[in-house]
Amino acid sequence: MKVSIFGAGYVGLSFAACLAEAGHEVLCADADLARIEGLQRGLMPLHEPDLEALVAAGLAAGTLQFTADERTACLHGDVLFIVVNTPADAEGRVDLRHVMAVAAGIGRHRDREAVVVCKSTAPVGTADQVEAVLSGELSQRGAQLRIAVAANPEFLREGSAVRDCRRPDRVVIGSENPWAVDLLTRLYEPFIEDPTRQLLVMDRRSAELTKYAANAMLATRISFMNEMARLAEHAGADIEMVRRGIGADRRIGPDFLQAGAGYGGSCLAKDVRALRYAADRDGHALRILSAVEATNHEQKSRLFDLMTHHFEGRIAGKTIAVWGLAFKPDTDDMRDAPSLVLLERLWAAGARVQVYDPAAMPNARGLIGERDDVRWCDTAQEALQGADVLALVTEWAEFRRPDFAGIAKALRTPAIFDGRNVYDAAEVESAGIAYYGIGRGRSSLLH
Ligand SMILES: NC(=O)c1ccc[n+]([C@@H]2O[C@H](COP(=O)([O-])OP(=O)(O)OC[C@H]3O[C@@H](n4cnc5c(N)ncnc54)[C@H](O)[C@@H]3O)[C@@H](O)[C@H]2O)c1
Ligand SMILES: O=c1ccn([C@@H]2O[C@H](COP(=O)(O)OP(=O)(O)O[C@H]3O[C@H](CO)[C@@H](O)[C@H](O)[C@H]3O)[C@@H](O)[C@H]2O)c(=O)[nH]1
Repeated sequence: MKVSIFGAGYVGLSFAACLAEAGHEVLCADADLARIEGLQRGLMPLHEPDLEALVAAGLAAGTLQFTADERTACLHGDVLFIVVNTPADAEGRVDLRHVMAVAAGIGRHRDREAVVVCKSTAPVGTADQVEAVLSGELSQRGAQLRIAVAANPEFLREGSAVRDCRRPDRVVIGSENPWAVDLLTRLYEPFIEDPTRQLLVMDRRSAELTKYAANAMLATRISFMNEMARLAEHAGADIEMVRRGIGADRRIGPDFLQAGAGYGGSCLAKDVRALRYAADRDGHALRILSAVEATNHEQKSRLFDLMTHHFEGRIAGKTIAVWGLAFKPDTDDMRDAPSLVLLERLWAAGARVQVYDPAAMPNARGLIGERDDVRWCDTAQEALQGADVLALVTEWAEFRRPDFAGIAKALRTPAIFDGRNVYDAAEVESAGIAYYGIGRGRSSLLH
């Protein structure tokens, strides 16, 4: 099938490469010319496991091509996917300018029938708006084309985007148009093992709301566990035991129950905010989501609060080694990363930081800029040298089994602040290092 994809970001690029691998003829467009020129030469604009090889294979096979030319992209595909960014402002208003710009472009350039699919995360009613913009452009130039607009939200996670694309838990097709449903069903066929379980066809509005409801549920689970972690700390219980205890119940399930330094990334916070805003505006206050947000806001300061306690308030002049800056492992994405809150709070308190991340250093450096109170380190080991204590913010595989004896030697006053509960407190302490986790009673603030 011929497919056009607008947006070569974390989602668009991963999706394009996977469709090309499955044998579709994919043209991926982006408004960022430098990004497209790089991609045409095989240069990756982002870090995503397995993606570079997949893009290279698609380019070599000729099944994956890139363009910055809107018209060419509008004419290429039988199906056209809108996968551009949909940021939300501080209150939760979603900016649909990029989505509508693509819709208008298709309306201006398209010369034959098409299925247009909104894959960007966008509020309920966006597919209706896309349809209105498209029809407006078509009627302005007197064109009469059969165009169907579908909503097809994406559920992949950064860090496992390729895996998630190849084997999605489910594909949600929001359309009541049999032509669009049939075309999308065929397009996704290579990724679907069990259509009755994985393929969900529904109306557009339900599909749009499904995306927000999914992210809101995931965020709620995390904030719930972070609240439980606080309780565990005061009660002398260990949240890791509680997590296993409840996760074993099939009705609850083991995933997304990890207490930690708070959720970050480009989606959870943005989508919770957008859903809460839309519901408030319609007079259906989603009180639970306000609590989810407030808890996450506080959680991002949790490591700093533990350090304040450890240093009895005297953080000024201390040097903190920070392992992990990206919002989660296996990505270079710094959007809404909890590390940023920790760094800001440490700097405001007069501390210095020595930071290391396996992939996010360039993005973090670009975001933060050069300053006297940060040292950008080339290795995890270098970040430790001469630091007072260590904070683990992102649980990259390379941080999971460190040499604790080496850490004890490198740190001036050995202590680990484990923002992702990856270490065994007893093992850390037996190396002569003080241990602070999230919600782990043994090392609680009160004990
Ligand atoms: N990142 C994720 O894990 C994820 C997962 C599921 C859904 N989503 C949703 O998917 C959408 C894309 O997210 P992302 O993380 O890939 O964003 P991104 O910022 O990484 O990429 C978006 C790309 O779209 C391009 N773009 C903007 N306007 C354009 C236009 N008019 N024509 C062509 N290209 C244009 C930008 O230059 C950018 O390269 C968002 O709505 C997001 O909420 C993201
Ligand atoms: O038990 C958990 C799981 C995750 N996190 C944190 O939550 C954030 C988000 O993680 P994750 O959801 O794995 O990454 P994303 O790539 O942001 O993916 C989410 O957002 C995407 C964009 O909408 C959706 O497509 C995905 O389904 C949804 O998981 C990260 O900071 C994680 O550290 C926790 O604190 N505890």
